[in-house]
Amino acid sequence: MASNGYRNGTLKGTVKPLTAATSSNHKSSSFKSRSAIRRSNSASFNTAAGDDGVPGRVRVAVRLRPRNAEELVADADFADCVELQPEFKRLKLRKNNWDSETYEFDEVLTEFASQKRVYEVVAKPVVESVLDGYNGTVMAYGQTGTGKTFTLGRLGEEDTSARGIMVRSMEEILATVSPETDSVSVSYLQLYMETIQDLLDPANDNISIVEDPKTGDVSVPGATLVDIRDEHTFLELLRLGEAHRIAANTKLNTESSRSHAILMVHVKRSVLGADDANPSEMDKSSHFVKPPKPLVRKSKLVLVDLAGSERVHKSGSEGHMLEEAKSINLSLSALGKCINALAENSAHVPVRDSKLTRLLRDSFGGTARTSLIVTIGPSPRHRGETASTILFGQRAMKVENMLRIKEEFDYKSLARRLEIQVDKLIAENERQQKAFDDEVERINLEAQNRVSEVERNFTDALEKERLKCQMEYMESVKKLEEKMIENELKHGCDAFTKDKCNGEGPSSSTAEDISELRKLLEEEIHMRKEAEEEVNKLESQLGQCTDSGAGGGAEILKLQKALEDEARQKKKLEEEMIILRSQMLQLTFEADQMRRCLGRGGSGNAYTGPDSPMSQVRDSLNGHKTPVAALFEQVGLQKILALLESEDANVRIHAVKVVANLAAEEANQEKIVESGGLNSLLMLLRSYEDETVRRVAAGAIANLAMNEANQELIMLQGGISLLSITAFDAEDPQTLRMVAGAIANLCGNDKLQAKLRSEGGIKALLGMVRCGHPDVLSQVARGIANFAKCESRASTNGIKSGRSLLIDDNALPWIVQNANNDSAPIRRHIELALCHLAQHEVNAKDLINGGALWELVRISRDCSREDIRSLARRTLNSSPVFRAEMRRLRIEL
Ligand SMILES: Nc1ncnc2c1ncn2[C@@H]1O[C@H](COP(=O)(O)OP(=O)(O)OP(=O)(O)O)[C@@H](O)[C@H]1O
Repeated sequence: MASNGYRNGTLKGTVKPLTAATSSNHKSSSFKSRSAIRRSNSASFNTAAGDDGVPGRVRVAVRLRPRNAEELVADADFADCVELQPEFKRLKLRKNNWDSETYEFDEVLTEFASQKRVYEVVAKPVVESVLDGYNGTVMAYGQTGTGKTFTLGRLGEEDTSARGIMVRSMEEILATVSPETDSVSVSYLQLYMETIQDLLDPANDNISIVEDPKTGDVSVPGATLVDIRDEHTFLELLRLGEAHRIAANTKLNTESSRSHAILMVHVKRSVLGADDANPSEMDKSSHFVKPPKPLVRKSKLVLVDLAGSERVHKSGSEGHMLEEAKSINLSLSALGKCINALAENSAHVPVRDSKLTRLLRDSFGGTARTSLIVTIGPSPRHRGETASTILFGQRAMKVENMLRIKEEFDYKSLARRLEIQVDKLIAENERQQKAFDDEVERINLEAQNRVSEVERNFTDALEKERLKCQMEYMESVKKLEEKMIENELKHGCDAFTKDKCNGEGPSSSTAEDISELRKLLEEEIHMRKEAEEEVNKLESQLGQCTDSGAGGGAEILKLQKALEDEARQKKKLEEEMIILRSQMLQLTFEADQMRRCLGRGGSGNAYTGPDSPMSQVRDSLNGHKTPVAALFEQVGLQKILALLESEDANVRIHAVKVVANLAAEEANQEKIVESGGLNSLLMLLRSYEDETVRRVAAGAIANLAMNEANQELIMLQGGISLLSITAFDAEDPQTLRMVAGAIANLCGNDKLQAKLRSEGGIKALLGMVRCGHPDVLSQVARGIANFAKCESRASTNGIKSGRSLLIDDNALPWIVQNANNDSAPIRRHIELALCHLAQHEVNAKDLINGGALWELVRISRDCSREDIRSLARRTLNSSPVFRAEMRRLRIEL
């Protein structure tokens, strides 16, 4: 019932016509537009913005209630006052038995129409409209008891098929809306005696109607508004409202049908508007993704269960009932008047005549889709009321609304979306920042690594360069030294050869040389002193000249030159002195060698002995240090050892001899090993270049091997392997003697037994007997005796078990064979070895099988040394195996 004022009003939100999509919903509607019904007349009641609305006539359905129990009896003989032709959507109202009037409706629902069908043809199109954003009204009008509440308000608790329009509408709304973005809320009111009362809060019984002057929107802000999220809550509310309605009526002493019940369902749905058609360049280039325009559609479904209409006409009530009747009459007649006015396209629609018409102004002639169901009874007794109802419906059918969708900009939703987008952008920004930081860190690290690498390379290059320079420097120093020693040797050899050629004894020749050299040296020292005095004199002269300033620059220069010449000469003299000293020492050394060779008396040491000529030399030098010791001191051990690796073979030979001499003295042995001399000697042995070198080197190693501390070092540096190789390779008996002597010394070390044997020491020792030279055999026998002694000690101490390694390495045959050797030293060593072997029962059987028992018996009887004799006897007597065998052989000691 849009008044002119309302029709000219401006809607708050965007007003949209019914879209194709939304209108498609209505195609399913059984309400069909009828050409007979005028539309143009309603146009003047629509808003000024009516051009963009969609015409929507009020749809009217008529529903016939079946006869009730009373009517079945009372009207049993009478026909119904109406005859329905649902297929033609027609209703015939009988005037009498012969005459009737025919009315067309949008839908004609017989007494057999189900609640479901009624909902679908009457309410469903309106509900769908509401869900699309339009306002909608479903109103039931009719005489009391004709089924308005049955049609609208049945809860269908026991039988769901009985559910009325209210419950079914809510079911559909809840099934369609999205709980995340949409909302549904209801208020439930009753209009009684022109008073609006809240059925959800009956104390709130004077609710006012508020009309927005701009949009014409009608609202009841004072009513309780309850959010509905499920059907159960809604049913509870309906029950509560119904209870309150009854209570209210009871309280007011009225009947339920005498009030209008109004259920308002508010639906708010979020929709996304289309993006801007032409985004700006900034928008295009920006990372900011413009969110779709958020819109909200607010719509309202109004379900109205009117009070019974017949009371108005038949009321003859008095007092309160009269007042009540008047009120109902007033409101219903106001509604009727408005509908008439709208139907007749009247200039004035009396909307303000009652609260009912004010509440329903949007439903008739407004923007809502409205569906009216008029309920009628079949009884001919109420034909008048039925006719009146039918005429009300007929007039309502002429009312045309202009449907408008109401969209508002959804600021809340926009804010929410923007917040989400901002969060996303912040997260993205943080991710990018982290990636950037990581990249920077990676590049930094890479750069640091590169810098470190460059620094390392640079340091390495520097170090290499430094080492190279050092090497070159040392190389040149070494070359100079070698050259010097070479010169010395040459000088010495010449002198020595000369002596030999003259047929004079080496001692006298050397002594002469020595005295001659000493003379030369004294002369040189004298000359050097003179030169030094001269230099000092010149220096003081120069100082005087400089101090006095006399003589001028030329004199100074002259003096400086003279000074330089003197310095040069001095240096030259010093060099000559060194050379001479070396020559003298060398000659002394050679002489020493000669004497020892001549005077050697079979000592185990190659270069020393009890009658060592060292003492003679020492004597000849009148209390001076030995020449070797002097050489050691004057030249330095390092320099001498360095000569072992000289490129010049002669130098090497000479150097190895010197080192061998040095190694003969116990005091030097440790120093030689510490300074790497052992290693150099082993290198020489390994290089297999010259028999003399090997012999002398082996001799030096043999000397070093006398020292227990050195023995382990020799083993550690692979000495036994090298000695073994030499033992197999060498032919020279003297070389073999040295090698055998070295191994024999190592055999005497308790700690090295296993290693020596595993590295082939015993086999190498036994291999050397091929030579047959008594010196070599003696060293072999010594080695075997040493080894047997250590083994015996280890067995006694429980460190070793099992038979002798000598037996394992097949030494027994040679031992037995040489046990009675003609050479006393050999015999003595072997006798001792046999006694040591026999001391351990584990060797007894092997000794018996190898024929050693006979030798042991012989030793016990014939050995020249008493201690060995008694040792052999003791051993044989203490061994059960030997005793048994002797008994068997009938040998008696
Ligand atoms: N279509 C129908 N089929 C079967 N029974 C019906 C139908 N319509 C109404 N009735 C029954 O008729 C009786 C009256 O119905 P109802 O109360 O809905 O009428 P009403 O129009 O609301 O009356 P009032 O105006 O007094 O409230 C109820 O018992 C109801 O069950």
